[in-house]
This record gives sequence, C-alpha cells and structure tokens, in this order.
Amino acid sequence: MSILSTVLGSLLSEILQTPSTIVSLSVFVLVTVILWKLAKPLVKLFVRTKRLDEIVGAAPRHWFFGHLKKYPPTHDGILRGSRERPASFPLMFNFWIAPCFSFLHTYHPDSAIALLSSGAPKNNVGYRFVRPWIGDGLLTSKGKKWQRNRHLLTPAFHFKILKGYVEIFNKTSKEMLDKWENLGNGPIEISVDVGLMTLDTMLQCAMSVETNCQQLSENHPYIKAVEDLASLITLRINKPLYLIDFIFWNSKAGKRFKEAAKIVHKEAENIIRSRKQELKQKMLWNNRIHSDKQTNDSDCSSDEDNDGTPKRKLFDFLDTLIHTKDEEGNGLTDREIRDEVDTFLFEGHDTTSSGIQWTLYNLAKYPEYQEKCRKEVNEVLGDKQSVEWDDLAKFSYLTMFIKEDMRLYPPVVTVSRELVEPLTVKSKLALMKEAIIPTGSTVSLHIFTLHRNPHVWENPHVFDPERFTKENIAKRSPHAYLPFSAGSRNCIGQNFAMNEMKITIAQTLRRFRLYLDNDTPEPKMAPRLILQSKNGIHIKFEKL
Ligand code: HEM
Repeated sequence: MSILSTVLGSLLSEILQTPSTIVSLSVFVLVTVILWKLAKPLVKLFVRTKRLDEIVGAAPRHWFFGHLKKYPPTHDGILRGSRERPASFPLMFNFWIAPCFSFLHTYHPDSAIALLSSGAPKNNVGYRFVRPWIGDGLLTSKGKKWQRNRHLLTPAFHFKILKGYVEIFNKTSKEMLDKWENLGNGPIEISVDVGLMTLDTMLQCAMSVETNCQQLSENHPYIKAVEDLASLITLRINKPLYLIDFIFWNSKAGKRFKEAAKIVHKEAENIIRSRKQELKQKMLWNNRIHSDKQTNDSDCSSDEDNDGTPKRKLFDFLDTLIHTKDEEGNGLTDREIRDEVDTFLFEGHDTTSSGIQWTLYNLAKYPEYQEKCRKEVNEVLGDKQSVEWDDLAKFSYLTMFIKEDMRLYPPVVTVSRELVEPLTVKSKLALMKEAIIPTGSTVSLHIFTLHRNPHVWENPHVFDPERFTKENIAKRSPHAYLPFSAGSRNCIGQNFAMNEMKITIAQTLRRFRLYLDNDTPEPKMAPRLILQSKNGIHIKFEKL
C-alpha cells in the first residue's frame, strides 16, 4: 500500500506542483480510509461468524467453499448433513458459506421454539428470487403490513370456506388418475402431472379459473408462464452467477422471467377487475330486487347471473380477499390482492405437489403400509366415488402415513430468520445448556435435519407411520415435527394442503396398486426452495 501511495503521490505532486511527501502522505491516509471502509463490514462479518463457531463449538471448516463442499444441496449432501451434524452438534451447526459468512442451522425442538417465537423477521436470501413474482404478499411481507394482512386473510382458511373445495380436490385428482389409467403398464414419471394437478386445483380455488391445464398445459400462456417462473427460480438458485441481480436480469433467463411475470400479473389483474365488476353488478341487481316489491321469487333462484353468465357456487379465495375489511373498514388494494393470489399460487402448488409425490413414492416403497391405508380408505368410503368433508377426519391411518412422509421428505426444507436482537436458546441437553446468538446473525430452522435428529427421533431414518399415534405424539415436544413451521408465521394453508393430499391419495388408492421394481429408478432428492427429485419420481400403477 505504501508503494502505491508513493507512486500515486509522486504523480499527483507533479501535477499539483506540491512537495511529494505531503501528497504521498495524504494519498496514504485516503487509501487507508477507503480500504478500512470496505474491509470493516467484512471484518465484522468474520468476527461474528467466528463468534458463532465459539457458541456452537468449533466445526471443521473448509475455508474457500465453506461447508458447501462437504454438504452440498444434493441428495447425498443433505443426507450426510442430517446424519453427521446432529451427531456432533445436537442443537445447531454453524454452516460456513464463505470465509466471512455463515448461516446458523438449528434442528432441535429447543432451538426451534426459541427461533419461531422470537418474532425475528424473515431473511431475504431465498425469497429475494420470488419477490418479483409474488411481490409483498403474506409470505414475504414484514411488520405491520404482514400483521394486518394475516388478520385479514385468516377467514379465507376457515373450515366453512375449505369445505367448498372438497369437490374441486375430487375432480382434479380424478382427472389426473384418468390420464394415468390410459398410459398402460410402464413406469410413470409423476412429478409433472402432480404439479399440473395442484396448479389446476389452486387456480380453481383461488380464482375459480378453469383452464383445463391438466390436458393442455403447453398451449395455455398463463399456465406456461407460472411453470416458467417456478422453474426459473430453481435455475437461479442452482447457478451461482445468477445469484447476482445484474447478471440474472440481463441474461436470457432473467428476460424470460420478466416476460412470464408480466403475463401472470396481467392475467391476475384482469380476473380481479372483472370479479369486482361482477360483484358490483350483483349488488346493484340485489338492491333492485329488494326495492322492487313486484319481483317474484323465481327471478332470484335463476341459474344465471343478470349478465347471463352461470352463477358461481363457490366462494373462492378471491371473493374473500375482495370482501375482507379491517376494523377501520379498509380492505386490500388491487395490488395487495394480486400479491396474495400470486402468493397462494406459488406457495400452495409446488409444496402440495411435493408432498403428494413423495407420499405416492413411499406408498409404492412400503406395500404393507399401502395395504393398511387402502383398507381404511375402502372402509370409510364404502361405495362412494368421491370423498366428502366428513370422511376427512376418519382417515386416521392415512393421515399418520402422510405425516411420516412429510417427516422424512418435508416439502419445505428450511426456513430462515434475520436476528434483530440477541436470541437466547435454552436447552436441557448436557452439551449445551444456554446459548446467546448475536444480533445480525442469519438463523435457519433446518426442518429436514430436525425431522431426522437422533436426539429427537429413535431410528430416525426408518419409515414408520406409528410414530404419529396419539400416544407417541404426546411423548415428544410439539416442536419436534414442523413441516408447516410454527408460531405466528406458520403455514396459513396447512389444512387446505392436508385436505388436498388426503383426497388425492385416497382416490389413487381406490383405483391403483402402486409398486416399484427394477424399471423404476430411485429418486434423488434435490433440496431447493421446495424438496423435489432431481431425476423425477417413477412409479408403476396396476389397475384394481
Ligand atoms: C404440503 C404443503 C405445504 C407445506 C409443507 C407448507 C409449508 C409452509 C412453511 C414451512 C411455511 C413457513 C415459511 C417461512 O417461515 O418462511 C409456510 C408459509 C406459508 N404458506 Fe404454506 N405450505 C404448504 C401449503 C400451502 C398452501 C396450500 C397454501 C395456500 C393455499 C400455503 C400458503 C402459505 C402462506 C401464505 C405462508 C406464509 C404465512 C405467513 O408468513 O404468515 N401453504 N408454508
């Protein structure tokens, strides 16, 4: 640095006609200040990262690539991590990403309670990529805005509303199964079809939009755009250069993302506008009917609206979003409604699809449990073709099976928070009684590792639905099993998702025996934002 200052100093002294020592000294001070300004945040990060090491007990580091080299986001990496990390560090592990940066991964009920009840805001790393699509909806918003909107959206998930969706779940799953019935005896790669089915379901439940997307996905611009957005987010997460905004937005993929987001936003805006129009007309019409004493009853029970369109029987998410009002009588703006609809589409379709895919795979893998589930489904449904609302609570073994599936294959692998104040974690474990995590740390709840932590689960890698009998649940901490997270920011759509999963699985078990053989490759987990399979999920179906 002193050589640089001397060279720059003598050059400047020539130009400024000032003694070179004074100029060199000034340049030296200036360069030092600039370098310190640049280095200070890195030094601060480094010190905090080292501090976290001390808190959890030093972990073996791999300097240049951090722990990513040892525990990459792949099938083998995530399995190795879930076995090795809790073995040495039962509560949490300081996961070095680079020399100056780490995530604190927690995976024990004691640290989960502390983190999820702390009120720490979400960290931006993962959701940064979905924000240009879903905006500032419930999943990504913070503070007062989130609080108000969570309160406004809760009625959309009331059981009276969810009841109305049972018919849709039956219909969309039957459509998928009809498709499979026509595919013959070979193994079927199910991930695309299940993804289209859950998207079809979400579109109908969120906005009563019927796209026929399970048959015609490639030809439908809106469906194509939603699929593009989901796959481009995955691409972005997997390509380190695309993590840099400037590079991504100027790449072909970034331009495709912008294009797809434009289509999706425009379509949602059109639907919201016409729904508001429809509701306004309906109000005018109703007012006219009430004020007109001569109107007879048959006018009101017509199967068509006053504009000639068929009456919608379903009160969908969009209706709730449009009608909801806070204490001051203020509702959501059009932009807020659009963000929430997009949030439901994003958060509600890939997650449920992942849950259904891995459940079907595990049914095929464990024929004895499959038979037990089928027996129960047949007993509950008898001769009925469709599952009804009251049947859902009677599927007790099937529910245990789905829960065990989401223990070993949680659709959302991890959730993370940014500490705005120190976090105290207290534990009964001998190895770590208390830890105080400093402000500014990024702390994640690694759901995948929590669900396989040997300090919490006996034989954690063994698939066993009996873990979810009432007696066995009572023996564990309520924070041992968190596929839908917990606390105030838990999943608002968990009952919706469980209902859809139960109905799809019950319908499948009624029609097919599922099995694996030498032609069905073992799926390789790909832990991205959502747990997927890198090579798809292949299952054989035998018609019953
Ligand atoms: C098996 C399916 C699902 C799983 C495993 C799942 C899991 C989760 C998890 C772990 C979170 C917490 C995220 C975080 O803290 O960053 C979450 C939040 C959320 N989920 Fe789900 N989800 C599922 C289905 C759904 C469905 C069907 C919907 C909507 C219809 C939905 C809507 C949401 C929303 C809006 C949030 C944000 C809630 C808030 O922050 O207030 N999810 N979900």
